Amino acid sequence: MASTLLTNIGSLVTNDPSLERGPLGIVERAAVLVEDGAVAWVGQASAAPAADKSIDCEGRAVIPGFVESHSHLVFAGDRSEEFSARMQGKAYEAGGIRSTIEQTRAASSGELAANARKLLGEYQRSGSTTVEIKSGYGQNTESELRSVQVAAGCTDEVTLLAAHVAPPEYAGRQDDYVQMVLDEMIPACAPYASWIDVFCEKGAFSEEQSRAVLLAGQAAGLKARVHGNQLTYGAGVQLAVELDAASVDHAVYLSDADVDALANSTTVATVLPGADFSTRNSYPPARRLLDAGATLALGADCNPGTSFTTSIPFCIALAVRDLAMSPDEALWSATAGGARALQREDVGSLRVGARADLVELAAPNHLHLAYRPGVSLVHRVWKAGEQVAGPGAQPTVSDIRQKECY
Ligand SMILES: N=CN[C@@H](CCC(=O)O)C(=O)O
Ligand SMILES: [Zn+2]
Repeated sequence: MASTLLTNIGSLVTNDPSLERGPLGIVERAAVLVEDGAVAWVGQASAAPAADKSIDCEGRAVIPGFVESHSHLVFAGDRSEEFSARMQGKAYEAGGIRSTIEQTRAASSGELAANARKLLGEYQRSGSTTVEIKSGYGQNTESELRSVQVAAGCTDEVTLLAAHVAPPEYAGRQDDYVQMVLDEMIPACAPYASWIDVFCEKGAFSEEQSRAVLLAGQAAGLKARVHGNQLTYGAGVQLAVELDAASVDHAVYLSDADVDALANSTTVATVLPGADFSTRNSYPPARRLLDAGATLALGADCNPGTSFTTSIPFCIALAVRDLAMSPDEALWSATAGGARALQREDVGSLRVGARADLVELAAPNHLHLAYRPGVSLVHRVWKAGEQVAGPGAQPTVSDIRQKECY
């Protein structure tokens, strides 16, 4: 494969602390050499090696592609009415998930795949080059199996969200539902997934039920991640740390013991402020977590109920404005932090050897992501060295489908 030099980069974020300034490893007046889909060289443009092809970034900033470690793209239907009611004072409840379960079960696999790919295209055009996708709106073996199969057609990071909320046919029989997950759902779905997840929350699953699901998933070879402490104080964080989960996601209602546990573990706290924004929830105590030494990831949590956005730049703006994260912390969490939450070494940074996932911003530096909220600053996107969005990119299948849909 020919080598390509991205040059005349005004400000390059590498997330390689061995390069110049701070944890973001910022190099000014930089260039990046891409070979065989990977970063082959990084440094000052004036010292760049020769390449077969050169791309002029005209002084714009370049950052690593965002690593979204939490999304729910396999679903059908729309909950805009529920959102509207919430904005007029109605509280968010986990039970709202059931309306999406009904519509997801009724949809064809083709419809689910088309919707997931359309949303994945949105993610990519706004700079996300790695996206984890969860099942969780089937909640029976047949429909969860379809969901993980659809997700596996879209990404390498598939999560079986086996216990999201007990479906209507198990009303009042949650333990029976969990037993079915253990006996049938996990064995059937595990071959298509890498991760097991559970919603450990009032109105969803208890600590004991959540532990049973996570342990069964781990026994089937899946790694654990947890939805926890989103709506109330509870056991999610401690359970995630106890089982050495890769991340606990939402992490809004945290005791001091929860913060300590996260700070002293390898479990990443994944903050999802788009969900808190769209449910009028409190925001997670990101400052407390960072000051205690916890590792944070920042995601958009695209789903039809709590956070129907695929925009990581929007979530960076929220994290900076409302979670008291610095612009550097927010960007690190949305790139290197997401990679930690997915236990990936090859994405989230632009070190030599990393996958060449790059985002060129229509801005002189990364601070503009928070400084210019709501403005689309993603100019061009490369994934594994191929340009996938922006002027000059070939239209993707999802671009074409989107034109057909709207
Ligand atoms: N919290 C649980 N799951 C989703 C929302 C599910 C829904 O309301 O559809 C979340 O991450 O916010
Ligand atoms: Zn979620």
